[in-house]
Amino acid sequence: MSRRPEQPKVVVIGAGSWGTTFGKILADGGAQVTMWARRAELAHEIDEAKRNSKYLPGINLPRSMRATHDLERAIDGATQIYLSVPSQSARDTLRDMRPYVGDPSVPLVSLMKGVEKKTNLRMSQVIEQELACDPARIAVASGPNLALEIAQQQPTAAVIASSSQETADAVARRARNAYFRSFVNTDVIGTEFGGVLKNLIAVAIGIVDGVGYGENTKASIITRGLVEMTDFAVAYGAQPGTLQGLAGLGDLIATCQSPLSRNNTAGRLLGQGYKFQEVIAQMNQTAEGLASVGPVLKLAKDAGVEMPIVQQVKMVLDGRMNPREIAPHLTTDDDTPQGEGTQNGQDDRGGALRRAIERALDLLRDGGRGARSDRP
Ligand SMILES: NC(=O)C1=CN([C@@H]2O[C@H](COP(=O)(O)OP(=O)(O)OC[C@H]3O[C@@H](n4cnc5c(N)ncnc54)[C@H](OP(=O)(O)O)[C@@H]3O)[C@@H](O)[C@H]2O)C=CC1
Ligand SMILES: O=C(CO)COP(=O)(O)O
Repeated sequence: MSRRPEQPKVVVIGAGSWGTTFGKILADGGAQVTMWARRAELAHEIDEAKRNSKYLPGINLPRSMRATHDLERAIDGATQIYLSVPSQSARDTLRDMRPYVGDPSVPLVSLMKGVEKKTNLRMSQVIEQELACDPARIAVASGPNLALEIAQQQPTAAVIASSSQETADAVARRARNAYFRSFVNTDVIGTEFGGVLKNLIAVAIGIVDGVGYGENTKASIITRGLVEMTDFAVAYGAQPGTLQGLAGLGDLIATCQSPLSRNNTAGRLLGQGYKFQEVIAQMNQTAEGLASVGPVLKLAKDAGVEMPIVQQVKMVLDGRMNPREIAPHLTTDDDTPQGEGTQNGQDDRGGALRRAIERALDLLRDGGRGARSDRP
């Protein structure tokens, strides 16, 4: 009898709802998957019972899936490394991984959708910094990917972005199966910011739901939210089209519509009148938007981008605004009628594009100091 050829080993660092689901995607696509969990008992449950009862109740994991809480063993021999821990703990995890990720041919893939609070950096930038690796080795995955639905094998698409087409293609070929299809692009900034920013709009939609407003308010906030997302991301170098794709509009729809979304859930609690600390206490999974809102507003201010919806989310989180006042605009806005389009040159104002050009010229005049590029 002929033996099946050895399958390539891949590792997923982080065994929460998304890490475990992504491990299942990869295993169902034919890879030999090892999960790394920080708690030995979770690693043991996945390895032995093929279950992750805290994060994916009711889901049977593939029999081939292995798990360990020994980082060196997990990474040893892996041909691709996926990272799925909360963004605020990514740097520490990467530091622990550093001794084991030397092989430059192994792609490093971020599955995370947050910005680091203390540096305002995107996750691919944190990876590049901590592992001192070639950015061409880094990819990010994003899209409308609510973990539980995918773990139930409901058909879904995602996008894999890397500055290297070759890396994006290699990851997309691996991260696919009958129910999960990966598209590719080379716009890392747009893909990553899409995932970060839609979380903030989903918190706003949760607030609207919690307050009890209806579909007009939600549709207005989603639509204007997409404009804010596009203006922000383009000001930082994204392609506008990326924000119309899976990592932008696609994920915005999924996250704003679904009660499975933790960001949406956190917003709903805020809308119902719970204070920030009470919301944190009630969440037993990661809602990245709560940590990203500060860095995003700081970056928006630096780039001269207006984000009235994100600003209101921050005011509600800080207890400075009654959730009932949430709207697609700031009530303190002046009355000058505003064009509906994005500011990135697709309408007559060209605001963000103009500001980006002005900033680039300023930086050139400044000898490049403080230049904001894709690299940290
Ligand atoms: N869930 C989803 O639907 C999706 C999530 N994402 C993104 O994936 C990333 C991970 O989220 P998700 O899996 O959902 O989160 P979960 O809250 O479900 O799981 C978090 C995981 O990270 C571990 N963890 C928590 N704190 C630390 C730490 N300080 N150091 C190391 N590990 C830690 C947890 O371990 P322990 O159990 O021991 O606490 C757990 O395994 C986020 O950036 C999220 O935005 C992206 C797409 C979809
Ligand atoms: O990113 C997600 C879906 O694409 C998951 O959203 P939440 O983190 O809000 O659950």
